[in-house]
Amino acid sequence: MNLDYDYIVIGSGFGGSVMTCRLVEKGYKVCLMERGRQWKIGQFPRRPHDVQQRMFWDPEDQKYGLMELRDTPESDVLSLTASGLGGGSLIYANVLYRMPERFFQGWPQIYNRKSLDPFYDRVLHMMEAKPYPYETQNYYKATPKTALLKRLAEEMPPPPDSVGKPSFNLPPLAVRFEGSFPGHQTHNMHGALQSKCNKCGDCDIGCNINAKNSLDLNYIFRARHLKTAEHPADIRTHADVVRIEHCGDYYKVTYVIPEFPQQETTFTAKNVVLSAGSIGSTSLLLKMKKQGHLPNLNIWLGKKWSGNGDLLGLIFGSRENIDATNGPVITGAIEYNFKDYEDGYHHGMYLQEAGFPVGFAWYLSGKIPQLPGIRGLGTLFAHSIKKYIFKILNIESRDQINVGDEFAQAIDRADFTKRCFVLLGMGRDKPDGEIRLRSDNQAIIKWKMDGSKLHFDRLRTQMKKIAERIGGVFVDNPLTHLNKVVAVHPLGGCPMGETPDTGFVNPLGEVYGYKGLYVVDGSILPTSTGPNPSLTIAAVAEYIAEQIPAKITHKSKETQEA
Ligand SMILES: Cc1cc2nc3c(=O)[nH]c(=O)nc-3n(C[C@H](O)[C@H](O)[C@H](O)COP(=O)(O)OP(=O)(O)OC[C@H]3O[C@@H](n4cnc5c(N)ncnc54)[C@H](O)[C@@H]3O)c2cc1C
Repeated sequence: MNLDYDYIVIGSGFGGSVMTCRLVEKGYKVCLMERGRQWKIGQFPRRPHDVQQRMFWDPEDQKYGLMELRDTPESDVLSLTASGLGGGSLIYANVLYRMPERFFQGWPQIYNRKSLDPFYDRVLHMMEAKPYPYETQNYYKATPKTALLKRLAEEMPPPPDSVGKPSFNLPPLAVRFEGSFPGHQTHNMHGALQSKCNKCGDCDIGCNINAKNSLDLNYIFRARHLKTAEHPADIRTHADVVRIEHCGDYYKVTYVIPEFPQQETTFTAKNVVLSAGSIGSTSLLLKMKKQGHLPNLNIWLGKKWSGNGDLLGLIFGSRENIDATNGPVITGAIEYNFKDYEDGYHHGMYLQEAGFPVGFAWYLSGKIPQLPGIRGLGTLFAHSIKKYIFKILNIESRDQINVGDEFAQAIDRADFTKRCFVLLGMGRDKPDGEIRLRSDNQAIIKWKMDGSKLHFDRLRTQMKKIAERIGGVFVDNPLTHLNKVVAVHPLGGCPMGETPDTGFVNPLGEVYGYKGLYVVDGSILPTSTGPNPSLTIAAVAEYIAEQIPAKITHKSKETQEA
């Protein structure tokens, strides 16, 4: 039978992009199906009406934007994930962090720091990631939040149960810092046009100047434009996969265009790589099992879910000038090593300073006006009335003509955002959550704080101490006290295991019981990573792709013969 493709890859995040690129290089005919759209330079929504219409992904309400915020009463997790060509790389904070050796506890034997290091290097090279040039370029030196985090790491005493002194570091960021002035455009090593980062803080809402080295500008760009490839990747955006059917020795994959969910398109392939992210891949497979298309998926499906210990902490009213809108969203990290959980599960945690877009600061200033701003507006208004009265009474006034200062007074001084320190905490929580399907096929996540309480207590304690140190008020996410976490790093659901008794996919991502069906994304990670997970997801994908033999194509045969 003539099949349409050798491989169909579903989803274009860290797993899917790497797999697409490497499979194309190996000579395979690959189709990448991504439910979201491609976002080109300048297309990310910024104006209020545009944000309302195009920022969020919620097809039931005719929204096809780049951020999917999922929450249901039954779920213990509110998740934020991406939609669009490049997946999470479109809205993530660019931090590419290696997993420390000891956190590979519970992983299949082939994975450890030594075996993954060459693949970490490969991803960092492809994504041209470099530490924030805070120490080397004057333009970036002026980033108060980075300076503050560094100072805190140096000055604060270590927590009582920490092992060694916490260390500050500048992790590799997938951001373009090359060029001679902010916004300077140059081509990256793959040929895509990018700009030098201008510190606007918009990383998490899509970078409108292509300063983020998102996957569409490296791995996907290469898969599309590789001149030596027999088949460049066939990239289909607006392709929301709704069905995967097993037909003996091949698979049928069906997608719909989200705007027209009744119109289905089906393609066939020998192999399928599911890379729709922890929640996306797991929920699609749960549906396929329920609908009988893939009936033999094993009992590990949905299991070992973790949110990578995410905790967002806010510190208001600090005496420091933090200026969180200045710089890429994250630039630095404090790494803490702690005594392990009582059962021997390794613990470690990370605190990173976070920024937010300038537009959001204006929004917050307007929503939470402060006294000086209100007074300034009142003065401006009173002056205008006075001038109008003088005018109609024809009285000569001695008021000044230049009202720039009065106007500036009317702008809220916005200490609220200038002195607000956003801390992102993460680390080793326990992978004891589970993704399930509600009766209407919506994914929900069941998760309990109990097992990971030690981690969250340590994070919260450290955030409070930082708040005290900088004279601010710490505001916790109140939902965590109701056993609800906000996860931007969902992991697990299709965990790797050495055998079908211990995992859902084998160590190379192949689903137990279904030859040729792979899952390669954050869902196969069997534990939390500790630091930000994207680099590990991509490195595991590189490792898996490396084990797939190259296809003997006409071109490669000719080359061999020649
Ligand atoms: C605000 C924010 C900041 C973050 N910052 C960092 C950071 O600094 N460093 C870090 O390491 N991680 C960060 N993350 C997490 C990171 O984005 C994820 O861990 C990573 O993207 C997961 O990769 P993945 O390949 O598993 O899936 P994803 O990147 O989520 O990709 C899945 C893709 O599949 C598509 N898809 C889903 N369902 C279907 C379907 N049915 N059909 C077709 N396509 C489908 C989605 O649209 C998406 O494009 C951040 C996340 C957020 C939200």
